[in-house]
Amino acid sequence: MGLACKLLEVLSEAMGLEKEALTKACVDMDQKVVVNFYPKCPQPDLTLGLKRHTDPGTITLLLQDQVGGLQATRDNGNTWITVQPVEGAFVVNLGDHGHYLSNGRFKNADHQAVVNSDCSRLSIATFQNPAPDATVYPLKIREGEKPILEEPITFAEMYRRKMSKDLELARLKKLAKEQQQLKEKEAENEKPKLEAKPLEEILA
Ligand SMILES: O=C(O)CCC(=O)C(=O)O
Ligand SMILES: [Fe+2]
Repeated sequence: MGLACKLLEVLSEAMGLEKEALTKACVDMDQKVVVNFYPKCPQPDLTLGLKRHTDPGTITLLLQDQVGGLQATRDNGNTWITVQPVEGAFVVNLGDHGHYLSNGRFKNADHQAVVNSDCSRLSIATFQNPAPDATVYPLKIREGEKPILEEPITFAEMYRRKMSKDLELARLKKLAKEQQQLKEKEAENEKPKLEAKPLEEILA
């Protein structure tokens, strides 16, 4: 928590604000610790350890072991960059709340975790979250910029919108997959059947 607050001070100053600006905007900072265990997988290409997402909170500190599996993307999932483990180092990810408060200047990290067939993997994430009723809105909008949020909302509302968007995306993905499968089935049924010709006809 101490390290996260220190980092938020540095980010506040980088935005030209007073040191405490980001922590103050959290009203009452909450910390959640999650331990992720990824068992080794015989067919790692068929699955993910953790699907693509951004963390909802302000800032995340992640400690990973030496196995590696965390990946980030800068091009909407077209290519993935593996975050190589560095012994004793934390990975610092900005979350959605940090993204909005900085008006998108500090990007929320778009990431996922892959598994591998040789070793299991462990990571420990600490999420720094604002209070549910903390206001989510850019703390500073620079000249020429537009606010990336239409109106101030609470963190609870921001989280609710994120979850319903995720559910809608999952529903559309499932629908697209079902339609694709249906098309493939129809194409399979329309294939002309090869009829066996009598031998005399072939030889004639
Ligand atoms: O295990 C990892 O490297 C990523 C964990 C993560 O993204 C999360 O817990 O939100
Ligand atoms: Fe994450």
